[in-house]
Amino acid sequence: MVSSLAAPKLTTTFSSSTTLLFSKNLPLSLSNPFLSLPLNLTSSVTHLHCRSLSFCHRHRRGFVAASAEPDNGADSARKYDFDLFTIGAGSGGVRAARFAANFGASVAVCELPFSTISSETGGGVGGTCVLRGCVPKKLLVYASKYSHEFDESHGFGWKYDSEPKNDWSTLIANKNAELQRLTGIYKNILKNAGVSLIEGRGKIVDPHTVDVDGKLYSARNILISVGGRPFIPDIPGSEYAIDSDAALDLPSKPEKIAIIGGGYIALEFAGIFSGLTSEVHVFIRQKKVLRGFDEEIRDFVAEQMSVRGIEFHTEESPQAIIKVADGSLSLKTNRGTVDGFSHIMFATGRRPNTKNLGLEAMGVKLNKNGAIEVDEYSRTSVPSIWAVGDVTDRVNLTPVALMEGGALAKTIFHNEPTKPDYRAIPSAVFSQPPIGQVGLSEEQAVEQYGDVDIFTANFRPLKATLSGLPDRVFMKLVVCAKTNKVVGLHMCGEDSPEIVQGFAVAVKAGLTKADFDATVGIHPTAAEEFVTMRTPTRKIRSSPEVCQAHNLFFLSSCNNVYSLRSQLSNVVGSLTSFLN
Ligand SMILES: NC(=O)C1=CN([C@@H]2O[C@H](COP(=O)(O)OP(=O)(O)OC[C@H]3O[C@@H](n4cnc5c(N)ncnc54)[C@H](OP(=O)(O)O)[C@@H]3O)[C@@H](O)[C@H]2O)C=CC1
Ligand SMILES: N[C@@H](CCC(=O)N[C@@H](CSSC[C@H](NC(=O)CC[C@H](N)C(=O)O)C(=O)NCC(=O)O)C(=O)NCC(=O)O)C(=O)O
Repeated sequence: MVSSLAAPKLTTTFSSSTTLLFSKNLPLSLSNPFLSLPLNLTSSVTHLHCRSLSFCHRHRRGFVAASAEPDNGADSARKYDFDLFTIGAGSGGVRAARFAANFGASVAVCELPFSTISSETGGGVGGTCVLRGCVPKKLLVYASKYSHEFDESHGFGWKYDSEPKNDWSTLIANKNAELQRLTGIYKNILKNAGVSLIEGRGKIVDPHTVDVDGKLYSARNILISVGGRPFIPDIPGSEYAIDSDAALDLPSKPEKIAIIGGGYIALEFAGIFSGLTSEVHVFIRQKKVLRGFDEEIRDFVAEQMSVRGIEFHTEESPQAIIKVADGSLSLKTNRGTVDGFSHIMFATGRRPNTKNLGLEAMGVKLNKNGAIEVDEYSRTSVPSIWAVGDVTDRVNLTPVALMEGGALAKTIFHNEPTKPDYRAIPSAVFSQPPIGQVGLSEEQAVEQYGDVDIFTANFRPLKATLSGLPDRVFMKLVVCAKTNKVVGLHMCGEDSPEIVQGFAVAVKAGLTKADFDATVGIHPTAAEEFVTMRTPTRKIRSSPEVCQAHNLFFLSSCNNVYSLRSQLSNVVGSLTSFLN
């Protein structure tokens, strides 16, 4: 099915004498490996002369089309429908499409009709983040945080005549109305950028042609930005389980839920359902949650979530789900069976959505997980085909997909080959309490730099003094001993994603611990701890010289010293924090 916004059949020729004039007078740039003309200059000239949108569009297409051809297999004599055809209108696709259009390219995006659950036939403009991920998840996090706030409020003198209750159907209806509003906004963002939106399922049929439900569109460049889908391991009874798409749109709130997995999604949904007063059990196959995160953060968040009533089942792998006659579900693991669940949710990762796109036939290389292999500029093994976002399984975060999409538009249509920069990407887990982090974990820093100073604060926040709740906050700076640069910053506690976003600028800029120390704190905040950590909790030294310089015990390797000292300093640190 092709929507009323189906792509217009446009011709692609050099159109304006003004553009030609300027183009002729400008030196050819050979710096762009992908293009032959200095599009940035010609584009800006074109914008100066745009008087109406339709004129702009006609005007833009000529030179972009003519210059994007050289090494992507496009035929310079051929007229293509679009300079860029994007399959998938999620974060990466929308960003690349609208930025490309702003640079003067003629662009189309195809996307499936709106659905809260992703499938072969349902998707929606906005993609995972807006419709089935970050946004609805955060709305549910907001909803679920109230119960903790009600608990806190008693110590501040609040009294309620009756226990506050959450009405799940109101919450879900309001959330869905917001998703409808946002998908509408995203359609308008595309429309206002001059991007043609085509509703339907795109499939690549040759390196320059996309088939959308039987209608063919030619393009100089094709972008795949179709994201990923939740992955559920194939165990007996898995058909009774739900994934995160379904968990965001349940007809009723779970009474007792098992969440399998210990990653971002598992912890965020554990917090959501626990806050909304469901009984929550999290099953992780390892000893700890959040593989890859800083070890102390892993321990701290699990401890705090347990204090709030979530039960963690560690080193338990799911083996089968059994539906019982009373309608409840039992989860069988390697350690036994837990009964009585109303819902069992898998949060066991997501897989790139690369099936039925025609990729194998086209020779687009996929890795062993089914992700599209791309070079540093997001180009696939087929020169005219590009890919950004979760479908490439690089760093699966919306802001990273946005960065990749923006970089791609610059690379192809702005004469500015741009590699996404993956250094010091901050991220958050919206668990309760939430985590914010940027840069290296302590373990990664020790591996990379050897000699590292660790500063930590583990304290009872001011709010907890009156609320009386056992909430604590943990904060950590990882400092390279040689350069004094802060190479890692971690926090678990209220507002940590908001706080860490600001500090991420400092870490990305390579600021030193001395710069942090020279910054005046904002009092009283939790954030001020990051600029008032005066004494290292421990100094980790891997080289004997540095060890001696720091007047430690004489040993040929400092690792033993490290472990002894770190254990001692952990004890001292905890005692100090406790006394504070
Ligand atoms: N706030 C944010 O920025 C958010 C980001 N995301 C992104 O979405 C992606 C998907 O998130 P998520 O689903 O949490 O994936 P993650 O990869 O973060 O976590 C998956 C979890 O499932 C476990 N697991 C995997 N397979 C099995 C299995 N067969 N049996 C039992 N356990 C299993 C993993 O264990 P093990 O560690 O042993 O492999 C791990 O604990 C992530 O890449 C993340 O970047 C998602 C939500 C929020
Ligand atoms: N920081 C805000 C975030 C809210 C927000 O960004 N809302 C988005 C929707 S969801 S977020 C969806 C995501 N947008 C973003 O990530 C915003 C990116 C940042 N502002 C930037 O420009 O880089 C995305 O897919 N972007 C594609 C693109 O920008 O090309 C929006 O468009 N709101 C409009 C409105 O409500 O009226 C908050 O928490 O309140």
